[in-house]
Amino acid sequence: MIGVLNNRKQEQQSLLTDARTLRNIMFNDSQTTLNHKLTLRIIELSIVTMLLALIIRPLLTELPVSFMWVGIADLLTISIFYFTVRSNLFPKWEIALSLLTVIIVITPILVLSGGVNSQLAFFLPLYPIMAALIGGHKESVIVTLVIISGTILGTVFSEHITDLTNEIYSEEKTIARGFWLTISTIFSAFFGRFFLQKYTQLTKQLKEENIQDPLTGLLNRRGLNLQFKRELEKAMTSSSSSLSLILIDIDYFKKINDKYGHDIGDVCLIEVAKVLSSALRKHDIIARFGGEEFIIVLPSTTKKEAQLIAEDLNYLITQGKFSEFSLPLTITLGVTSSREQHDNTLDMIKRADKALYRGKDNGRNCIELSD
Ligand SMILES: Nc1nc2c(ncn2[C@@H]2O[C@H](COP(=O)(O)OP(=O)(O)OP(=O)(O)O)[C@@H](O)[C@H]2O)c(=O)[nH]1
Repeated sequence: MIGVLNNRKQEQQSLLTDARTLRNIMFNDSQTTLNHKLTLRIIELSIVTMLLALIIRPLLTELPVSFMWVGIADLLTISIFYFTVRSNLFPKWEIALSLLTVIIVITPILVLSGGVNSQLAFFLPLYPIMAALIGGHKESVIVTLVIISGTILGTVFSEHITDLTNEIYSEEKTIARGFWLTISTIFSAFFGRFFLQKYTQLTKQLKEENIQDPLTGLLNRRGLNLQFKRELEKAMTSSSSSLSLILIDIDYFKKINDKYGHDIGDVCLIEVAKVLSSALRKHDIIARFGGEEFIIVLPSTTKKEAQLIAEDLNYLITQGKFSEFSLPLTITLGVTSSREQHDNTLDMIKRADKALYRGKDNGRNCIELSD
């Protein structure tokens, strides 16, 4: 028995904390979704800019009609990119596709309309921000360097660049524009980095506050519901996989609070949470279910295996000494497993709860299995 416990402890220490890993996966998922949404907004903004600059403007000014055709072709290209990103068709290729799109879309227009003097050039500083959102900091730096190099070349060789917009060429004006374009691209790169950092921190914090129990750091009921539902769906779709659930309630916890105070009660809860978490496998999910109740979801685990795990947990708690008063504690555990078809999280919790209360009626400090 002790050997089994030691093995399990070693296994746990070498792996990341179960709930934290799962929380991170969930966080990363939603972070990617947010980045994706912001990227789409930036592309939409670019589409509107292009529409105004390339399609509406030639109608109002004396620009050659060829401009409008280039505009329509560009709009088509950028729209294809937009729908590729929107439908998440090639998530790994988005940064490369975005570069390709920018080259296809921007270069002909810049070459035809005076390079850095082109009104469209002022849309370039948006790109380091978009690169940060699609790819990350490294990609943003690469894109920034590409734009700055292009801007410097465009400024130096401006005299040789065609300008069909009939603007009178001025070297001074070109240098000023090239300079401001470079500066605003650098600012935009810094802003992209700062923005991405801040908003990553903030969304992470919000997510954690939303799904984390502040006292024990375990998942709260909301976090549990999300993870439990996902795991049960997985178990239901794979006929060979069974999922088990253990509901745990600390015995006579009110007495601890009454005798030693609420603060010591809190310390006991934190320590019990630690002991329980430390005894689980990487893919198990533990949450604080309520006051002095904890819940553990055990994917790919039969009822028999769950019973053994429950015995280990019970043993660990009865061996422990909690808080500065070295208080002994006991727990009662209700165990259930998923039914082969049509089970749901609520029914499973109800069955575990029923088993748990049978355990309480039978004198506590025991494990009860559901029918
Ligand atoms: N310190 C502390 N106590 C809590 C917290 N949440 C719930 N409790 C206490 O947990 C106790 C639960 O008491 P009961 O439901 O009577 O259960 P019990 O005393 O453990 O008795 P049994 O469950 O029947 O063995 C109450 O005293 C609650 O105030 C918390 O966050 N911190």
